[in-house]
Amino acid sequence: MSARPDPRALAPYDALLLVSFGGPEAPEEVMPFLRQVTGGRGIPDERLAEVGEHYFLFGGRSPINDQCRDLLAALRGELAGRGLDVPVYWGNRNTAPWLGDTMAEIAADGHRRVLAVTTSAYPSYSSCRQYRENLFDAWSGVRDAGTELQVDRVRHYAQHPGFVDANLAAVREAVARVDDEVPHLLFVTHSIPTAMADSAGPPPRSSTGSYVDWHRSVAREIAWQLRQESGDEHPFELVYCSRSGPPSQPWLEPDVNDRLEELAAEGVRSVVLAPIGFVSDHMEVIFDLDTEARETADRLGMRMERAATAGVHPAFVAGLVDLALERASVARAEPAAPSVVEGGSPGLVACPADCCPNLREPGRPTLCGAPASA
Ligand SMILES: CC1=C(CCC(=O)O)c2cc3nc(cc4[nH]c(cc5[nH]c(cc1n2)c(C)c5CCC(=O)O)c(CCC(=O)O)c4C)C(CCC(=O)O)=C3C
Ligand SMILES: [Fe+2]
Repeated sequence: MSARPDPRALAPYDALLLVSFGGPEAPEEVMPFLRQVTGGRGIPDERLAEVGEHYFLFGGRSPINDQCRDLLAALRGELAGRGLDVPVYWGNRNTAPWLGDTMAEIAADGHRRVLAVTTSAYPSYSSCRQYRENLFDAWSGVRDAGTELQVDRVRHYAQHPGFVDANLAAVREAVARVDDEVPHLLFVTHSIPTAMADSAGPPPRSSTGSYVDWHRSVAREIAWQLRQESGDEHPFELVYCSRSGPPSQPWLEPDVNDRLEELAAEGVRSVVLAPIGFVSDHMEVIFDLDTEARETADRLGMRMERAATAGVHPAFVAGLVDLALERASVARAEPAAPSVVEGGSPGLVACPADCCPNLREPGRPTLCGAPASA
């Protein structure tokens, strides 16, 4: 790190754009949000009503937008601390501030090259391409109004040391709260349909696809580093939460609650839940884990600690700025060695056409793709 920061180290980018999922902030926003998220995707009404109840339990307010506000403030602080003078904007896919409005604001403020960072760290249709489709829609709205922006995106960062270190610190703290034994580690992520998992990431794909592979890598790395530090060998595995869709459609398993039942039957008495699939405390974390899985663990008489999400952990925030600097080097065609955990995958700065396909609407245009190759 140089002593005198170069304020233009993020060139050619003149704006950063935090892209997130969005969530309701009041009871009357819950159902419109759910309809927006599931528009035309055949999620049964009972499931929508059920998920609505999760939000109403928390006064109709999802934590996700507040988490984004905190992350924005932390990113601005980190950038300023490094002497990097670049504005940071924020747009959501499913609620205000809408991505299309933010894109228009960026253009109106005179910016032309934008670097997007999503609050989603892994490859898959839901966690990657769908954001790129929404970026395209937002971008094309601005283009139709007369401004051509160029938008790039920071690569998937789950295997970046910043994200891994933040999660490692959280697991370490949760393990320390279980003072009497070596707890079983359950790394948790959002379940997705197996068809989506199988086609996640760029071809050629492993039999499990990039979504599962990446989560396993992160879980393995955290468990390994923990063992290096403490000598304790925690049993660990990947489990899933927040399944939706019709029961006939296979989704990734096991569900965290089902696995807790099995572990209790095997005599496991304490578990740490590490939500590595979520960048911050989303509804999936505060309901599916802190409420539902907590009830399951209590009923089974198991000790359960939930590790914190990356949130605004300094390692994570610094890592996102490092990733932006790295992407800027790539954009300037300068050599940039991608920072990644040992033996890990750095992921792609631009996804090929057949990466994380949209199985429902294959032709839908995206932004931040790689030019078609021979
Ligand atoms: C992989 C993945 C992530 C992680 C990557 C990322 O972060 O983007 C994620 C994040 C999120 N998912 C969220 C909320 C919802 N997801 C739903 C539905 C679905 N998610 C899916 C996948 C994912 N989702 C899928 C395959 C569906 C089925 C329908 C479809 O194919 O679209 C539904 C509909 C109801 C239901 O079916 O549960 C809701 C309300 C929120 C907001 C939480 C908050 O408010 O705090 C966040 C951050
Ligand atoms: Fe979701």
